[in-house]
Amino acid sequence: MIELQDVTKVYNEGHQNAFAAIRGVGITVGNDLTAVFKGPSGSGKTTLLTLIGCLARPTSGRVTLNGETISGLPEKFLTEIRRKTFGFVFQRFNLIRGLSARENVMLPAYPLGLDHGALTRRADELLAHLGLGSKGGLSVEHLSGGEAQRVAIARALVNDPEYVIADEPTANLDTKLTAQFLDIVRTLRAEGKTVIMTSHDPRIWQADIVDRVITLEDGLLTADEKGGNAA
Ligand SMILES: Nc1ncnc2c1ncn2[C@@H]1O[C@H](COP(=O)(O)OP(=O)(O)OP(=O)(O)O)[C@@H](O)[C@H]1O
Repeated sequence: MIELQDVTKVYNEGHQNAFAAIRGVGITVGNDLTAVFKGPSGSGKTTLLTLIGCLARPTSGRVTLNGETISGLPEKFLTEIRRKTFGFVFQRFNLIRGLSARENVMLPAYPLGLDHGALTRRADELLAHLGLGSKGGLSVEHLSGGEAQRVAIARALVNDPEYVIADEPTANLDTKLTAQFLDIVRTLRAEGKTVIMTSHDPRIWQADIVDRVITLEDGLLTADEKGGNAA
């Protein structure tokens, strides 16, 4: 369970252009659910995801993971927690050009020092699981948008994280690929993972697999509703 207590994130703190992107937010995200943040551009959705996923520290307030306060930990410990607990799918996928799909998937696991053969097998299994069994050796710049996204998902899963965090995962995807993404989310949920994402896409908010739709406006939470068709 991840809990944010009275969390504020100020960019450029102490400078004239200081900006509070998140303002005194309190939220608890339990395990085994799919939660989506929505809201206008600039409302703070990505910032909130980075705070939840320990990619950034709050300016004030507290972040706890399974009851343990993590917001004050030194970077070394935070990196460790991040690597073991979270898998990230970034808005532009952030795949490394010039490397193969397989190598991209393996990257987050390198610091764990696993056996290279076992890691290669794990990457290939994940790619096959996502319908990319034949693409492992292909350089990522030759992949289609939907394929690149699935490589990014495989990469997020390589360390078997409890939480999968995705920023606008279906931006630029057509209806078929969006449905395919939602099928992947369904599988992740069946495997007991928690999926937290941001989305502008009503097809996501209305998906039956989405349990919670949380609205942000100007850095504040303004609604927290049941997702899916119940919304
Ligand atoms: N590194 C930064 N430095 C300064 N301001 C930032 C930084 N990152 C984000 N911001 C500002 O914080 C606000 C919230 O940004 P954020 O990316 O969290 O919004 P968002 O809701 O995810 O937007 P979008 O839907 O367009 O992706 C925006 O006004 C943005 O310009």
